[in-house]
Amino acid sequence: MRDTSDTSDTSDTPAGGIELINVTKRFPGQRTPAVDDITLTVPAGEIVVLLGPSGSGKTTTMRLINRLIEPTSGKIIVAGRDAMGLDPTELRRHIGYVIQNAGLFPHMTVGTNVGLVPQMLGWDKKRIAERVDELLHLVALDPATYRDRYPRELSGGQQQRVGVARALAADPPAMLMDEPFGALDPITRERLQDELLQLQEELGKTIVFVTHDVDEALKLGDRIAILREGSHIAQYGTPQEILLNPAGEYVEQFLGGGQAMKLLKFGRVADVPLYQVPEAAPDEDADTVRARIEAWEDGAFGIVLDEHRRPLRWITLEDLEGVSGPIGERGEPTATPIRGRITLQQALEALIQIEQEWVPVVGARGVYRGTVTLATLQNAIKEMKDRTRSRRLEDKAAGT
Ligand SMILES: Nc1ncnc2c1ncn2[C@@H]1O[C@H](COP(=O)(O)OP(=O)(O)OP(=O)(O)O)[C@@H](O)[C@H]1O
Repeated sequence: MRDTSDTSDTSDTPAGGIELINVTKRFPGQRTPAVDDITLTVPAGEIVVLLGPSGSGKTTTMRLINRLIEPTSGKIIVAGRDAMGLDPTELRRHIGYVIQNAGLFPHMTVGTNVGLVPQMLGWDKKRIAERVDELLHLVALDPATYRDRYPRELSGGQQQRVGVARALAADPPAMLMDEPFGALDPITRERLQDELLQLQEELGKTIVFVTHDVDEALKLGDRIAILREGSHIAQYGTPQEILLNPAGEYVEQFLGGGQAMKLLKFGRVADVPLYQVPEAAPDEDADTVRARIEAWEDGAFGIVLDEHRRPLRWITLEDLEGVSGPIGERGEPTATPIRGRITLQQALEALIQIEQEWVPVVGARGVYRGTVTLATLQNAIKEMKDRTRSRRLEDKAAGT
């Protein structure tokens, strides 16, 4: 058995991140461990999805992270600290937990359910009431309407929202979500997935999310760990990496074919190589900008960025004809930039709607990252097809 007694701080796990190191859980009387030597890093601020069939050990892994059960061996680091050295209550304050069917207390009102953790933390009544209303707003439930209802007076989707609000009550840096949308109808499920992604844009929590639904994993995961029995990781990577390069037959079977369509539907703009066009600033001289665009072999335009590197305008050689001095406000305003988090399909829809051939992509605080064109999207699909084809040829060659 490995030594799990070291409770020292581990500074290389970023605050808010979660790390499992060689973690094993063997239940008494079981021949094989439910979790067998899993090592996994969940980076701070990301959604990591555990995707695996029933019985693969997903729930056990979650329960190990928040110490509802203790590991047989191995080490779990939460927010830079060895979880074994933390008081379980303190640990759970660090980690919100959301489960299927929300797990609300039926005899307590929505407000009391959501305010449970702050109440245990000894907050005063006024502060709790304010926090409850704030959280209900956050999960799109009108506090005046829902605060005093009982869980049975809510739909399944509304109950699940309350479950999320309750998990967020003490503003924990991390959240564990165990099939939170598993019992909902497909439409409500999609809506709650979208809401979770929106919430995550604002809150940037470290989230471990369990599901056995491939589409849900591809949609929500910054990274996905595909598990087989015993929480053995068959592959760990971004949705893009997994779709482009499934690590073997098990993963391919799990993905269930149609990868090109899945890539379009779930691949993120941030994960494909963006088009890098010449950049300029409004106070730059027209001659300098012209020379920069002319030196670029690909085309005859560039992008003007403000002092915070936010996109302003497209500028072409034509716009610069006969101009001397600063380029100022010349050029055509760019369309509203898209965020790297959106899918390739949404980017395609955006390009079609704006009737421009290019759309700028921005990251945090609207900072320019690159440009998406139809060709960017086409190349991503083509790359996937090429890889799939060469993999098939390799498999065939290996089989003969
Ligand atoms: N308390 C327990 N005692 C004994 N065995 C257990 C216990 N909890 C889980 N197991 C076993 O551990 C294995 C993993 O179970 P776990 O619930 O983690 O799987 P899962 O991937 O979450 O499955 P599902 O998707 O069906 O919820 C199973 O074989 C299960 O029977």
